[in-house]
Amino acid sequence: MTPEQAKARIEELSNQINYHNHLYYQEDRIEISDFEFDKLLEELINLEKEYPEFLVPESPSQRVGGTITKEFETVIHEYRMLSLGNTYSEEELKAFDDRVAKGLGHRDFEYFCELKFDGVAISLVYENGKLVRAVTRGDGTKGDVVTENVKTIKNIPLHIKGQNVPAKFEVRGEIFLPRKEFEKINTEREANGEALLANPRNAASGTLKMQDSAVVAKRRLNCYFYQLLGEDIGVNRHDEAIHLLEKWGFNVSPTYTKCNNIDEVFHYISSWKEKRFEMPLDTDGVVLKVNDYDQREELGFTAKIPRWAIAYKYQAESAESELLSITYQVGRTGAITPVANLAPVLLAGTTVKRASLHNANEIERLGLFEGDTVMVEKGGEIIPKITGVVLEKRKPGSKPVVYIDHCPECESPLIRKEGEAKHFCPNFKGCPPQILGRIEHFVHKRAMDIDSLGTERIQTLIVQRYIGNFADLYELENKANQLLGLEMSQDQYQKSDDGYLFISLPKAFFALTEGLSLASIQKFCERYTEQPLWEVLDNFEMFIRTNNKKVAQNVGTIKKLEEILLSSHLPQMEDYLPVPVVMNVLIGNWISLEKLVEASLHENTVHSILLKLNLPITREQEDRLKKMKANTFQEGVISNMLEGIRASKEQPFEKVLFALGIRNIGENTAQILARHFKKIDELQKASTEQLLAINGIGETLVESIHAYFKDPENLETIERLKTHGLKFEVDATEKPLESESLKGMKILASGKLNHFKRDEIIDFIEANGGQYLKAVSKSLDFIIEGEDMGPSKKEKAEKLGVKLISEDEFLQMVGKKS
Ligand SMILES: NC(=O)c1ccc[n+]([C@@H]2O[C@H](COP(=O)([O-])OP(=O)(O)OC[C@H]3O[C@@H](n4cnc5c(N)ncnc54)[C@H](O)[C@@H]3O)[C@@H](O)[C@H]2O)c1
Ligand SMILES: [Zn+2]
Repeated sequence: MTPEQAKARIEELSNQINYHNHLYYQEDRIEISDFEFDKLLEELINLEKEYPEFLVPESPSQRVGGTITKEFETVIHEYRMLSLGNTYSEEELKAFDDRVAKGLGHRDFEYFCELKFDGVAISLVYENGKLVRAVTRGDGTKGDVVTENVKTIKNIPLHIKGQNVPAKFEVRGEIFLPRKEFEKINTEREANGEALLANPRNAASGTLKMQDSAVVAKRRLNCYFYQLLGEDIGVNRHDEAIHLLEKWGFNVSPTYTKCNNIDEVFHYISSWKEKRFEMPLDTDGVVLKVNDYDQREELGFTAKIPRWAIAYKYQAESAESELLSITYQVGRTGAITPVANLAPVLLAGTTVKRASLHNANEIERLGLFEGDTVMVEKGGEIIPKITGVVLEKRKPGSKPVVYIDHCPECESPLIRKEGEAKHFCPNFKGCPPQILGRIEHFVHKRAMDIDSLGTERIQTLIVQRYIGNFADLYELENKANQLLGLEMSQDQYQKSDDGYLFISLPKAFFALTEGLSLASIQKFCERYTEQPLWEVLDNFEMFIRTNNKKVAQNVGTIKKLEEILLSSHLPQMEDYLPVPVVMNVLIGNWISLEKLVEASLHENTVHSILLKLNLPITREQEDRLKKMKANTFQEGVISNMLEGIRASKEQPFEKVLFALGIRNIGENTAQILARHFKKIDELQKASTEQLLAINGIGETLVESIHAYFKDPENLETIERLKTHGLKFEVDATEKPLESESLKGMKILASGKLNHFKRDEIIDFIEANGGQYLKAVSKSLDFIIEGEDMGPSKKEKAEKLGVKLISEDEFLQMVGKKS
């Protein structure tokens, strides 16, 4: 490489790294894996070493990757927040160990090893035992003040009690979103039609930067602490500091250990390689730190990293597997997600059978052919992904994967909007998973709160055509008698291509006999799967005889079954029997086989055939037919369900508005709109200008609101819901405004107030028509300046030209003081 080439490559690498840093830290997105990113950085560092004349101070190799954001107050860190050197190789770890030994001139040192938690770094400053400030890493020198958001994290101590707590100290740790919470949020986002969060780290980072602490509180962030800093903390070693943190009530992950040499470190690394997947959060490696503080001082820092610590990162594990097929899942918003079904392989501690393929572009990018051998990798993501195709192993004559063009659930032609990666099923109203999604959203705890309606029950009601829209729920009451005995699953049934209804052998045999358990019959049938039916029937007679229970009666019934089967001329299906034949054996004296066959062509369960025919059968016959059915809706379940549906009519307007599932209207927006317009009719009439004038309402939302009310079917649903007594107006009993003296004003209070506690001032401002903002910004009308308002906030307010008024002036303004 010539110096010119090196210079050009350094520039190119710097640009790329800056771009990915920006995505990662500012936008909480990634386009390449951490491994790929670290490779770019490593290449840059090596080139700069070789050509030091091209090393510039702005190089990303010299700087911590993050920056500060505009929306928050910023402060300068007392101790800089640095990055860590990292490596993926054992040789480099040994080289690090040698450098430490060389730097110290001896090998008399120990390492403290911790897992590397994949979250967001945070610094907490305590004064006189009180948490006074929480700051992000930012650019390493200065960071964003996110105290209010951090205070919502339950296990962060706000006060430290005990003896010998230093007057001032700083604690650092990693804020993370537990994997379970992450999955929960994404499930909800999917149901609401919102974009999914990429991984828990990005989600945690995005959450921390939210303006509304109330939303942050709902996200259940958590934090692990790993560093204590300060002038007089009275410890000389990291392990002592960690024990102090534990004693003071900080959440320290109990995964650390002390190592006497690098071999022990390797042992620690390998012992966590698989075990780490059992942790509640993502981890991506191990951090080893020289334990002794004096030794740390001797070793010092480079521009960006300490010389006394390093991170060893686990490389995402990968394995080969075979692509068996692709399943196309239809999401609750109609989005299609292709999922690869793989031959099972062991990867990162679990057996992997499926991998996400995201969308059609991804399949194209990979160039997938049917039956390909693929590389599967499990990194920070929850679902493994396919990283490439092993071309040498491609089967001769295999064909490229062709993306589907029809919805696998409802057969509608799929659409793909300009600029969107995903295909969608546009059959919003008739596609079963989309109906299910909307009804699940409607009954959700935070919407209509009908918890007696779980997914399985809703699904049953949809499939058996009792509901197709949430307004139908309120008409179930009239159909209560049909619901009794409704079958919850249809797994035991099969339809032949020409529409005949079949039932599985065990269920049929169970209903046809007496004194034999379903479990023993199932065992028998397992032995005879895929045998010719006549052979199975012969053997079943033997089975009855060996069991010696009601032999004459049971054998008689099976003989009768054989007779009717022979004369019926119905098609056959392996391991199944025609439902009308079995029913005919059980209740033949009431109805002809022809009528039963006819009814079964249009129905999907025994329950619905019985409803349709309305036969005068005896109690005993009913009991025998029940043995054919799957689990059924019982009296208790039905009354419970109907009670929940009835009670939901009391939900306030804002919940109803949220439950309607208007695109982009989340819980908070529904609340804002309900409080603003008071009635659905007013919301419906609202013009674009009126809507945009409301804080928090943007153009996308206006579009969805207008589109929603333009659809006559939606209007009809609302009308039906109104007839059933749901609330489409704010209750008169709901708290009315105390006054309108602050109408339209945006206000912030800072520092300590005398007349209000923190939350009281917010309620007070809102009760008088104003709006409380959580951060200093240009859009504020004024700031109420309390005692000890932070100097940096004040400075920012002055810079932006926001007026400051005293608490007394404020009280006068609202007429509470003359
Ligand atoms: N994929 C991308 O596009 C992309 C872009 C930028 C950065 N990244 C990745 O993000 C990382 C960013 O590097 P970085 O400078 O933030 O360094 P880093 O995240 O690799 O290491 C430093 C950080 O580790 C954290 N940490 C976790 N557990 C710790 C423990 N037990 N002790 C001490 N610190 C602990 C701290 O927050 C600290 O700030 C890189 O590893 C890179 O792979 C990826
Ligand atoms: Zn569909």
